[in-house]
Amino acid sequence: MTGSISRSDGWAIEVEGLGKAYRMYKRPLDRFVEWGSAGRLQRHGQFWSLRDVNFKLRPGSSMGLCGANGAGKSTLLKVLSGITAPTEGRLKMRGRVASLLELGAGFHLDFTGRANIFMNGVMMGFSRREMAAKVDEIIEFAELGNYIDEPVRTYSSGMGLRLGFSIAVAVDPDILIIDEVFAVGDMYFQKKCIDKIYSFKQRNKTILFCSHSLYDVRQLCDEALWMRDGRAAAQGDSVYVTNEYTAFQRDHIGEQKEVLGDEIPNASDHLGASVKLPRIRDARVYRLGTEEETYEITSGDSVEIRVWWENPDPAATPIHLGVGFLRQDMTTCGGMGTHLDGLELEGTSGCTVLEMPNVKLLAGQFLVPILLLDEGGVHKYQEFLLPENLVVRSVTRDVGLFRLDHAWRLNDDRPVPAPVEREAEEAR
Ligand SMILES: Nc1ncnc2c1ncn2[C@@H]1O[C@H](COP(=O)(O)OP(=O)(O)OP(=O)(O)O)[C@@H](O)[C@H]1O
Repeated sequence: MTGSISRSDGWAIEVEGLGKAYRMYKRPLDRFVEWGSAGRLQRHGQFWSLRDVNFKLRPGSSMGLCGANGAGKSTLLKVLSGITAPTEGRLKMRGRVASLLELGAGFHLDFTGRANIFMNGVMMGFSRREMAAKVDEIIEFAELGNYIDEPVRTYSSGMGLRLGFSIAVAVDPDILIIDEVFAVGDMYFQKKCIDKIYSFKQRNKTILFCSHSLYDVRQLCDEALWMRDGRAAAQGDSVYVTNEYTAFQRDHIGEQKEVLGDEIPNASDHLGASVKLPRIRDARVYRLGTEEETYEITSGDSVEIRVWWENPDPAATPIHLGVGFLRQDMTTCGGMGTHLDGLELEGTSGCTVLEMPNVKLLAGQFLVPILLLDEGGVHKYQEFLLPENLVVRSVTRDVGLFRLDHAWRLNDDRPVPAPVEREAEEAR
């Protein structure tokens, strides 16, 4: 989906005093009364989903939106994508906008995937000839095989998403607007989407990205905007903002259902209203066996990660803890879990310590998500971020992710092995 193109010096996006109000009717009848009176009888109230939002983004920068359910993130993205008009404020976008918000929403179900590619292209302002040049790339990325020539009606939702994503990114946008794209589709395609989005970042495109996963926000974005009740609660550097949001969540744990709704599933949705959910209260990194908290280490240092957790009803919700180390391109460098090590977390609260002597990661910055998992280690109750990313420095010039144990013997006196005889090989 393409958006408007307008000129604005040096900024890819400029947003000033942006607000969006929806009409609220107490009873369905009120809507008809108002409609029937051609607006003379006003029966609605106003609800501001978005109010007084201001920011500017340079071309090539990326901004993440975080915040609880209903905070106004999607509304902001919809306004920026041109899906809905703002009620007040000013908005300037510079360049071609691709919005990944309602992927596949405009598909014509009775036409094939291939036909929909062309129809979408026309809607986005491309000629048939321009789309013909892109169609192979789109089909290749979507990997739908023969389904590309079947009606979209026969697609699964994941297949529709693949096609929608492939079309949206094929227009080579300057600004990419993404809403929770990682939550949909299978793992394989999610990874492809992430790689694609990274390639946009590397090519200096501007990215606006909304996610409930704070480590995705930190990972992908230079800046972040924390939305709360339709307004900006904090904005700036993504590590700073996600820390502020995490700190707020910790402080308002009493309001867990409302505030942490995005990180801790609503009990009534998942487990029955009577069940009190487990949670991680805090997690920090220390030098092994000391009280020295640290997020900067050297390869080979020893650390321990302490995780404080609560589980009010362990019989109903047995839990496990997982710890991951992720490089900035989302490569998982290591992952450990109490379930993987055959351990059990007992009791209603505790501090579990993961000891890691001789951390062999090589230089880099690592995100360290702490996961609170169910008894099978499958369902994620909570994803908790450390107060800072872990920075590892190397003293050696080894390359790769890890310093692998190794030793060189410079002058071994073993003779060169005899060459393998081809006839003997073939005879076998
Ligand atoms: N079309 C609409 N009519 C009325 N209210 C709406 C409409 N769309 C959104 N809202 C309201 O605006 C508020 C913000 O919604 P929005 O979807 O932007 O939140 P969000 O931060 O994206 O939430 P989530 O994380 O759950 O997706 C919510 O209270 C929602 O009920």
